[in-house]
Amino acid sequence: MFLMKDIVRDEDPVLRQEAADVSFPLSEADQQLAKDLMEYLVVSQDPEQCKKYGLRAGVGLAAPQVGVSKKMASVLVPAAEEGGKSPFTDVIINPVIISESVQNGALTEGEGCLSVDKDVPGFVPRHDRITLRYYDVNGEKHQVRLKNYPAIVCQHEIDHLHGILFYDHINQDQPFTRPDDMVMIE
Ligand SMILES: O=C(O)C[C@@H](Cc1ccccc1)[C@H](O)SCc1ccccc1
Ligand code: NI
Repeated sequence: MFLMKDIVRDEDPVLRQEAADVSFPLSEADQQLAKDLMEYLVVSQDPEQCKKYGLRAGVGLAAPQVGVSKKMASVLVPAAEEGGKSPFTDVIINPVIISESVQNGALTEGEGCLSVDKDVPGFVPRHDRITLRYYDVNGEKHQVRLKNYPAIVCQHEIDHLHGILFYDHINQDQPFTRPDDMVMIE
C-alpha cells in the first residue's frame, strides 16, 4: 500500500516528464500499480484509515506521483451525498481528452496536490466539460463525457502524465482572475 513516503514531491524531475504509454495486456507490475493507485484513494477517503496511515486524502493519484513515469492514474470522485453513486471512479490508462468545452471551470477553493506540500493560492482555469477516452485495466476502451468537478479532477491527473502541475495554470500576476464566463465549482 502506498504511504505518504512513497509520494514524490515537487522537485523530483519525474513530475516534469512526459510519461510513457502503457502497453496491454498489463504486466503483473502494472496490474499491481493500478490496484495500489486506487487503494490509496479508497483508504485516504476513509477518515479512520486516513488518520491511521497518516495519509493526505486524495481524489486522484497519477503513477508519476509514485515515481513511475507511465500514463496511468486512479480517480475516485466521492459521491455528492452519503451512500450515493460516485460520479466517476476508474483507473484511467493512456487517457486522451478528445474534446473540450471552450468554457472554463475552476474550483472556488483553488487546487492542491499530494506532490506539492506548499499551498499555492489562486484559481486553476480548466475546461468545464471534457470528453475523455481511456483504457481500463482490462484493456477495454471507454469514452466518457465529464463536467464540473469530475472533469477538473481528471484534467488534474492527466496533467501529471504530461509533466504539468496545477500551479502552472495559475495567473501569477492576478491569481484570482475570474473571467465572466468561467464556471466556478464549489
Ligand atoms: O495530487 C493529486 O493528483 C491528487 C489531488 C487531486 C486534485 C486536487 C485538486 C483538484 C482536483 C484534483 C488531491 O486529491 S488533492 C487533495 C484533495 C482531496 C479531496 C478533495 C480535493 C482535493
Ligand atoms: Ni496532483
